[in-house]
Amino acid sequence: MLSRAALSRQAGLRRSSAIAQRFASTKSLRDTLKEAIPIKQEQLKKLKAEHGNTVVGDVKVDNIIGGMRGLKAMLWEASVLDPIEGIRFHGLSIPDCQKVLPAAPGGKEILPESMLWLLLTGQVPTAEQTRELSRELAEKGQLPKFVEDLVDSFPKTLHPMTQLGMGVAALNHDSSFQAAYEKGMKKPEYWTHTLEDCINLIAQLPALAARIYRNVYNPGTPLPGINKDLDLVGNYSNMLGYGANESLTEYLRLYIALHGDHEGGNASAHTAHLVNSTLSDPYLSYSAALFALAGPLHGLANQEVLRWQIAMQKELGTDITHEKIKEYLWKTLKSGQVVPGYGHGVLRNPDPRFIALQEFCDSRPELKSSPIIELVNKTFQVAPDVLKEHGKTKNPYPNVDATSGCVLYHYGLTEFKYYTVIFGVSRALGALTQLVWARALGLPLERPKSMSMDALEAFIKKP
Ligand SMILES: CC(=O)SCCNC(=O)CCNC(=O)[C@H](O)C(C)(C)COP(=O)(O)OP(=O)(O)OC[C@H]1O[C@@H](n2cnc3c(N)ncnc32)[C@H](O)[C@@H]1OP(=O)(O)O
Ligand SMILES: O=C([O-])CC(=O)C(=O)O
Repeated sequence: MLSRAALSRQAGLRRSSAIAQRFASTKSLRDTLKEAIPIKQEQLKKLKAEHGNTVVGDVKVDNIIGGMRGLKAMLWEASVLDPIEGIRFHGLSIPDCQKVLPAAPGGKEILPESMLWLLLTGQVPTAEQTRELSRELAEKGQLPKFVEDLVDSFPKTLHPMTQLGMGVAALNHDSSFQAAYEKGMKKPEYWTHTLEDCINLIAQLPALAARIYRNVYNPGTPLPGINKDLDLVGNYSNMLGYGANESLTEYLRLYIALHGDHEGGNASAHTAHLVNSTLSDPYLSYSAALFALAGPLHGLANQEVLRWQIAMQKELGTDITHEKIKEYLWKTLKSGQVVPGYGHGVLRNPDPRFIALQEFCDSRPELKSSPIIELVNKTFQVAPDVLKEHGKTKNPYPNVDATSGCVLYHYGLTEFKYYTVIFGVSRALGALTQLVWARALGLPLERPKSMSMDALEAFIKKP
């Protein structure tokens, strides 16, 4: 019998060769998808025909009243979340992706375009294919004038996430899906129009998000145009005014690639999926998703983490010991608040995205010695034990939000209320990918059955 180590080595080798086989050819994104779709359609047909009645799990009353936690009830192609290991994108872990997905010329971090290609097709793109996608996105990145005017008319005091959601909804003015539907488009064509809308939206998000930043925090300053030779984040960073900061630009690439997808059940991705299942177009679907992301138990937690850590720093002064952090954590918990950035609906270990972002900090001397990053690290050393002792949360470990904002803060992007907008630029990669797959696979309107408490009790009493 093979030892555990040998079995794990074998599994590792099998995985590396599977990764190698998944290197895409020289085909375009659309041709790669055209090849992948019939294979998946066949897989779905077979699953339905051969296993349509196979039981996957029980539905307990706890599931119904507990936010459907633990219910396996959605089809989601691009990623799967393991409670211990964390996320895998088409089977690739974060370290796998960091090894195989192309980076920017001269950079090291994953280019979000290469993550998008992987999520959409299940294949690892070449550097050349990634560059082509970057160029396409840059060419399509300009906002229509009326959306610029709309965003410019918002009061500066309107939360940046509200502005983003409204801007994205307004972009549906030019939806290819909606226009084709009005002309009587047939079901097999749904995915192609969905894809065009999704690519256009991903392309336009940086200009929209940067405009919101400029209007709210630097009104009256000029906004640079889109440079066709830059990648998506290169342009975003440039438009935000941080283009000269290569470290921050690289961090944004990693951040946006890693936040792209987290399987289907998270509130933002699930919202996009639900809304799009009504054949609402991708812009409206993603706009709805952004308003789910804007909640403090979900994406907005990254804003809340910084606010909480800064308040802690202010209260505890310069000599911040583990003991003082412990007291501050108890004070937060006793006041009935959650510790932002800790806990998770599925994960039961430190989030590997948190680890990857911490490793980024460890790789740069200026970040290693940054007071805010030191504070996040020290909090990580104390918080899990405090949360275990508190005894409520099923997962006392940090999620990605526990650290994602601190690098932005260190490099001078200190406006916390903007942070979830960056998350919103990222989550489009995965949420929109699934819309393409849902339409290519002909998935139906999502409509679970709900029950009242009276109906549940009557069901329980039934002999
Ligand atoms: C990108 C992301 O969306 S990652 C998540 C970002 N959100 C946060 O960081 C906010 C803080 N964390 C939380 O509120 C939660 O852990 C969530 C929302 C992420 C997950 O919620 P759940 O799956 O319901 O967590 P769980 O089953 O562990 O909750 C059990 C109890 O522990 C509490 N709990 C969970 N996490 C925390 C926390 N970080 N601090 C204090 N209490 C917590 C819950 O509020 C709940 O209390 P209740 O029984 O009084 O209602
Ligand atoms: O998976 C979840 O429920 C929340 C999360 O971490 C994400 O959406 O990135």
